[in-house]
Amino acid sequence: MTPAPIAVALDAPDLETAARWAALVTPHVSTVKVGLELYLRYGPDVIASVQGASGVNVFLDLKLHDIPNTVAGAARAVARLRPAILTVHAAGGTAMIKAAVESAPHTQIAAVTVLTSLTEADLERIGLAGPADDAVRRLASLSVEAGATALVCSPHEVAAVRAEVGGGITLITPGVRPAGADTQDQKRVATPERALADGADLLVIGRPITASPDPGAAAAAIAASLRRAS
Ligand SMILES: O=C(O)c1cc(=O)[nH]c(=O)n1[C@@H]1O[C@H](COP(=O)(O)O)[C@@H](O)[C@H]1O
Repeated sequence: MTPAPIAVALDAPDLETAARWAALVTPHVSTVKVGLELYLRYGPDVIASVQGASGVNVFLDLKLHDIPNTVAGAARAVARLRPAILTVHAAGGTAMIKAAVESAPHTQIAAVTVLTSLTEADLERIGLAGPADDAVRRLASLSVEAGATALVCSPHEVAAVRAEVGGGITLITPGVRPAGADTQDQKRVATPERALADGADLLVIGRPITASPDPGAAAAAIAASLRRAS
């Protein structure tokens, strides 16, 4: 069976746990995501540990955000690990995104538009007043112009972003929760089925899978519900 278009966020406190989660979910999902917690604790070795023998895609979520020269150096430093995807913050601007794209030619650069943990009230406080959609669409189009071939947005904006950038750009949505699940610190959320129907190519799902007593079964259940819905 083809693995579901899900990136499981391996936000674990230690490498053993992350590697165990990865081994349990990889029969069911296309991708595992390594984020700041794991990478800052263990560094580059973490990639091989979570990949194991499965060859699953590794999404390195470092959300780089700095001046172009610094981001170019950081992207070069991790490009040798050949992650399938590397994140940068779209708010770093076009020159910064372009620097990442040029420095990691074998990795897909995904620009994070507006974090899924932010509400419109939060956005107003940081100077992005107005509907989240507007900021997300603006950041999406400048990122694509700068050469990003993937974008991260919430499921709420994915249809608008698809209309803005067209096909050919990979749309990645965190902020995904099965119906009735605890939303925790996520604010702009939708179900996996809704996110996919609205145009997402890859769903980032962490705690609904990893906090389950059986992460393998939780991943399999979400994968099956996506297959039923499609
Ligand atoms: O870039 C991301 O992956 C990301 C962007 C965003 O806007 N919101 C967001 O939650 N994420 C990541 O997606 C994952 C979501 O995890 P859960 O909330 O546990 O499903 C975390 O690893 C976040 O770092």
